[in-house]
Amino acid sequence: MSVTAQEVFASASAPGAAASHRVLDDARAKAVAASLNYAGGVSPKDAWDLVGSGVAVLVDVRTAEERAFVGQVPNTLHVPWASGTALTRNPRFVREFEQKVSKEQVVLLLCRSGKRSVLAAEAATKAGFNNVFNILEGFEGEIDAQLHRGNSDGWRYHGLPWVQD
Ligand SMILES: O=S(=O)([O-])[S-]
Repeated sequence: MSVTAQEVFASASAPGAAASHRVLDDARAKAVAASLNYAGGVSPKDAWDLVGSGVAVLVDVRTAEERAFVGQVPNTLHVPWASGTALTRNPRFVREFEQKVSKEQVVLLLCRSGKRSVLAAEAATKAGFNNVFNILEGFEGEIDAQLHRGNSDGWRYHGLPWVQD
């Protein structure tokens, strides 16, 4: 069964436009203060709210295999930043990104733990996309001392919707 953010928000109270814009404005202000080369970072929960209220689209930049076998947020776009287990850089990333989203859209990038998505956000921003945000913590979260992910952060840790093939 697949559930979209829009469906969830149709039956729940969607956050107002003002709240959505406050989240994005805060992220932009922090990005400026930290001299980031992209619009900023948002939490997984804020990302889900922004997608659900139609303010933003989510682009997963992980590999096709990660999406299929680890799991993915339902009904999201996919533009891999890299491919294979060696994470070989996708030389067509910007071209593929341009085909999926417009420069006017607010775009939220998701990867495993929030590092690849920063690189992707920087590349997209350099190509003229000024509304590209990183989803902090990523889908799986940061690796811990036991070499496990997902015990303290990440999309799945926060109990947000996801599906698996
Ligand atoms: O996707 S990643 O940030 O773990 S390299």
